[in-house]
Parts: sequence; C-alpha cells; structure tokens
Amino acid sequence: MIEVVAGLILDQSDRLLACKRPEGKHLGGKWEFPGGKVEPDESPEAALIRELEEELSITVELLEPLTPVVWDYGRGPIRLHPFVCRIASGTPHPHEHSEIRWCDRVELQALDWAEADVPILAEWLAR
Ligand SMILES: Nc1nc2c([nH]c(=O)n2[C@H]2C[C@H](O)[C@@H](COP(=O)(O)OP(=O)(O)OP(=O)(O)O)O2)c(=O)[nH]1
Repeated sequence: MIEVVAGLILDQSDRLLACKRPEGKHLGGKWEFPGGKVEPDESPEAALIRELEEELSITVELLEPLTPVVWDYGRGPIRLHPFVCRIASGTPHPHEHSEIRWCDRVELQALDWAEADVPILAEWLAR
C-alpha cells in the first residue's frame, strides 16, 4: 500500500484550492488536492507540510483529518489521507501543477477530479 496525503486548503471565504496535474504525467489533466507520497518513517502530517512547501511554497496548519480513501488505478493500491488545513504563511505558487484555482462549492463540482478524490470531495460537500 502506498500512503499518500492531500490537503483541502481553505481560504477566508471557505473556498478550497484545487490543483491540476500536468498533461503527460500519471492522471494528467485531472484535478487533485495537493500533496504526495509519505516517505518511510514520516508521519502523514509531516509529509503534507513538506509536500505543500515543495509544491506550492506555503506553510500550512492542519485542522482536521477526513476519511482516508483506498483506490487502485491499476498500479497497486494507494491510501489517500485527506486533511483540512489553512495557510499559515505564504501565497500558493504552483511548482508541480499546470494550474491552481480557489473554488467555491459549485466550482469544485464542475472539475474533472482524480477518481480517488471524488469521495473526499463528497464528504466535504456533505458538511
Ligand atoms: N497528491 C495527490 N495525489 C493523488 C490525489 N488523488 C490521487 O488519486 N492521487 C494519486 C496520484 C498518484 O498516483 C499518487 C501520488 O501522487 P504524487 O503526485 O505524489 O506522485 P507522482 O505524481 O510522483 O506519481 P508517480 O509519477 O510516481 O505515479 O496519488 C490527490 O488528491 N493528491
């Protein structure tokens, strides 16, 4: 099982930051919550803070975990650990995504999400 973390980053207007995976990469063109693989001997929380510094140049504060999702795209199972968080410092700049977008509830539902993210978004929208 590959452990992956993802951040549902909130702004002051309760929008979430959606990030588009670059074309040519696995799941290219799909939208995701930013994050990445947890390294050996790393906690999910530490992995998410590290990944968001690397990918977006922001420091986040983790607020709350949502329900992990197990998914297999045909390369072996991943377990995606979502965390609601907010920016503690910095402004997001995409270093590994082709586009990033702050989205309200309606805008979130219009995006073409990576399949493992669909139940996470549904849990968020059901609140
Ligand atoms: N970071 C992130 N990854 C996600 C999400 N949803 C989802 O299915 N994934 C998948 C994509 C990858 O198969 C895996 C880890 O993504 P990653 O971005 O850290 O790894 P990567 O692109 O280097 O993957 P790869 O090239 O090694 O296949 O999790 C998500 O919301 N955020």
